[in-house]
Amino acid sequence: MLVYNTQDLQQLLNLFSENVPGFFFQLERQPNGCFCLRLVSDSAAQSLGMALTEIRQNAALALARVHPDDLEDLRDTILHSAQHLSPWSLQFRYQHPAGDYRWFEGHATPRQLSDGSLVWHGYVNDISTIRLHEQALAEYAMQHREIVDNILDAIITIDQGGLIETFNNAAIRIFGYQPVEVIGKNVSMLMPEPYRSAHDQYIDAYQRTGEAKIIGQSRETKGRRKDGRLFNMELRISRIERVDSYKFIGMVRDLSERKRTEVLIEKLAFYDPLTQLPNRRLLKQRLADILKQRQPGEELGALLYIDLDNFKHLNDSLGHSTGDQLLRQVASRLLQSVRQHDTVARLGGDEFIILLQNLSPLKQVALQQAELVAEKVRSTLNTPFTLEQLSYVSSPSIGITLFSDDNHSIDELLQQADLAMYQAKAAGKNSIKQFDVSMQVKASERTRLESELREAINRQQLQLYYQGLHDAAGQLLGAEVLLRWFHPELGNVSPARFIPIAEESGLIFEIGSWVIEQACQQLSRWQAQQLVPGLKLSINISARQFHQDNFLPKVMHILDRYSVARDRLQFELTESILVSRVDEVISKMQALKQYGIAFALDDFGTGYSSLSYLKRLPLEQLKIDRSFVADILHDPNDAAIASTVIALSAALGLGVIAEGVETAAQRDALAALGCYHYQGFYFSRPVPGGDFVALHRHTVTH
Ligand SMILES: Nc1nc2c(ncn2[C@@H]2O[C@H](COP(=O)(O)O[C@H]3[C@@H](O)[C@H](n4cnc5c(=O)[nH]c(N)nc54)O[C@@H]3COP(=O)(O)O)[C@@H](O)[C@H]2O)c(=O)[nH]1
Repeated sequence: MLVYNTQDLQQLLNLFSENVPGFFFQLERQPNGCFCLRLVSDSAAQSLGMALTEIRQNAALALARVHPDDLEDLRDTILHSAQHLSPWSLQFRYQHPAGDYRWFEGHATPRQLSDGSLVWHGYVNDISTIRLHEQALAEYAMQHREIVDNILDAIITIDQGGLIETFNNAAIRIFGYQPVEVIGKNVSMLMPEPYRSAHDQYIDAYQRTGEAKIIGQSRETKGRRKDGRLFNMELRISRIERVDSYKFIGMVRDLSERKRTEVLIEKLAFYDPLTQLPNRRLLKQRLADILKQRQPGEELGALLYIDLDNFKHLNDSLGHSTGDQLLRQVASRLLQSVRQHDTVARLGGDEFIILLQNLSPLKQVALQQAELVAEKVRSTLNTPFTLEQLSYVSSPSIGITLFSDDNHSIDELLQQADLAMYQAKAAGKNSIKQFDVSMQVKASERTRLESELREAINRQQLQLYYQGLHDAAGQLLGAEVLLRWFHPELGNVSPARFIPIAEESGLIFEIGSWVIEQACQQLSRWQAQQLVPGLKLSINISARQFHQDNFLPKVMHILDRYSVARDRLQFELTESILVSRVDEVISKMQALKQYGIAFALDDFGTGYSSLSYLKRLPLEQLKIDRSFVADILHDPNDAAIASTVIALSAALGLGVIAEGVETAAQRDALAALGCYHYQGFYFSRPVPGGDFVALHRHTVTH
């Protein structure tokens, strides 16, 4: 047996403590209750940051550095150890003289000596780094818990046998079960058949073969909620290794909302929200599919382009919601007019397309079949609709084009049907027209005219002509301003041809302003030169031009600019202006009349003026259309119409003038009916401004 003296013991202690962290100590409680450190290994100096002599002489110095919150614990622990002669062990903070607190862990075992004193043998270890790691780990675990509890996806851990171990908040929300209802049960309870069996087979196969077909892969499957409802979910399973086993983590994403959104997006992208019919995109897609799949010699198909007549008028007069009602009812009637595999689509506005399939392979027969459907559509749309408890009669213009495998692109086919529909409109509406190539030629011509008309003002191809307005004695009362387009290749293009194009394309705004400006300039020149004093100018104003919002200020601006006496101007409007927004038209006319501008209603009798409107319009004059004058001598109907217009003018206190008077006999017939003002080749032809003065200098009425 080795016997050591204190010095030897100290050396031995130092030898040990060189090889272990921390320091050893021997603490004694003397019978008088005082504590003293009898032995302490040299490494204490470094741990405690104090000189060894200091530590050995006065252990209380080291004790004073223990964190105040831990000091009492330390004392209680040692006292308890002394009382029960049991080992103590405690973690506490110690303020190192460097300033920072370090975590120490102390362990000691007491021994009662024969003199009544107590001796503890133990060691103290600096566990600051371990505490830091523990703290980081705790924080990480807390963070992890937070994520798992708050993540939108369900996280379910299952053991090797497929039994549920954990079930996070999202899993509770998605599946509707509380953890107590599922933990320890097989995860397959969360899946319906046949997905449940498939899942079980996957897991089974994985356990047998280790083939990771489902591990780490996302797949779409179906889940079942507690209330039995099924839903689409995305499932991803990962494997987590344990010491002697493994477990699975299933991540479940509820796809119900995404699926709903996908359906909605699909609806928005491919269907018209108002009528729920396929939109232009889906129609084109279906047409493309049909054309791709069609074999030569197979049945033909057809496109029916349907446009509602006067829909704009309905919208303007009864409002958009009434217009929407009509469109919905039209959609449902169209659907009832076709077979299951045909498509009814809405292109927008009041334009619909019917795509007919499986018609006869024989062109003539296919055409007849398409026409039959078109007739059916016309008839169903002619049947009155009930809108806001009112009966409304509508009519369609329908264009038909056949398609086969051979020829055209989808856009070309739609354009063909569109052209045919336009021809149906031009043919007086409520009609059906088949596409033929001449329509294409006309359309190209129209496109060419439109693009050249755009340049006509700049290229100085437009010119104003003036045609006299006369009394029975041939005296000049005024002149009508008539626009001419002298095209370098096409020659003199009639306004009857280009004005409608200008109206449709919106060019009429620029051209119409140009006409008013040029006419006012001419009138002010004549006024200044006293050439045709007192002459009144009649200017044609198209409906679209008159409806333009800034028409009134624009006119005022031009009149001011050329200082034209306003009572020298008359605007000729056609009956088409009364098709929509009549109240607005009347108030605009009244405003212009206040400024001295007079109004005549042109081409009277050819349109559809309501007599009740006529009474309300601030008019000066009606113009009998030249079509009635042309045959006034031979056609009693024309004579009767002319007579009625003349009588109507008298009854309403309006002037009346007949246009297109080419012979003295026509003039006399009109005079016999009571019309004494005339315009026509019999009196004078339209001529340029310069010639007009020379022609009429001697026939002016002052
Ligand atoms: N919005 C605008 N419309 C305009 C303008 N300039 C003309 N027009 C309209 O174009 C239509 C055709 O006009 P035009 O070819 O000029 O024919 C006019 C006369 O030339 C023709 N006329 C005159 N007398 C006779 C005749 O004895 N016989 C006969 N066959 N034709 C004759 O009549 C036309 C005048 O018509 P109206 O305007 O209805 O009085 C025509 O509708 C013009 O209105 C313009 O600047 N803006």
